[in-house]
Amino acid sequence: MKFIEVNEMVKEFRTGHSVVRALNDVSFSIDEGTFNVILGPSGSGKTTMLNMIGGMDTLTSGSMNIDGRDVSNLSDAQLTDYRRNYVGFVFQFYNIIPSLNVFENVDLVKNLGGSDFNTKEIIESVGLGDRMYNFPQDLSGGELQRVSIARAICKNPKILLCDEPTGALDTKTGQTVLQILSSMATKYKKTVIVVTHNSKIEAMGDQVIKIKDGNLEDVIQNKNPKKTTEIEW
Ligand SMILES: Nc1ncnc2c1ncn2[C@@H]1O[C@H](COP(=O)(O)OP(=O)(O)OP(=O)(O)O)[C@@H](O)[C@H]1O
Repeated sequence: MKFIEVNEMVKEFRTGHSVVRALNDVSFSIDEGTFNVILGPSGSGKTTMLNMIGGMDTLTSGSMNIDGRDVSNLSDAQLTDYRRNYVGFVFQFYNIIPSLNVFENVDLVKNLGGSDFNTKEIIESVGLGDRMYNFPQDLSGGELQRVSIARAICKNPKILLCDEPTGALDTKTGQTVLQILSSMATKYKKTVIVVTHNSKIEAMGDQVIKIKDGNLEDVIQNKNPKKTTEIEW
């Protein structure tokens, strides 16, 4: 059994009399501890898919198994538990608390999640050892995104979901952030899923899931995923 199994996932949004089918019979699976890229143009259904895997929204039909458990029909309370125990989120905008320094921002989430990770070690692992006690206002966009990765990892989730994590960053800073995200799969055995419309990132994925107009277009396995430094940006 695969770590994540999505079977014939359908998601429809109803607004008034109209129905938008954002995902149409999508099926794929994901191995634990791998770096996955969900690739597709704007409006193709990437965020909808990420929200489903992250337990932030529910399927219209189909099923989803995660770590051997059917999570497609959970109650609100069970979904909250699932999100708390399984999922870390990294968004395009960082949602860092401005009145807390880097250490405090990460440590707060670590304590809420009750993990026994070492906060300092995690901050060092994203390359911010020398910014530990700086406040968000003193940090660049790339550094803030690294704080948000440290914060997501600190609660020790099994799955790290990243929605356009480099969308607000310049190319070089984006590369650093992507390399750190990919190291989270190799170093901490997290299952990392990055949603993007940037096809350059495709080469980095152990697996690439391509969607278009809500349909699964292709699933590609990369035997030799590239490092950011090996990709021409
Ligand atoms: N809450 C909602 N109500 C109605 N329609 C929605 C809702 N959320 C998403 N959609 C529609 O579902 C489709 C897929 O949206 P989604 O945000 O998943 O795409 P995306 O690939 O992430 O796009 P982008 O890259 O622009 O963020 C779009 O047509 C969108 O308008």
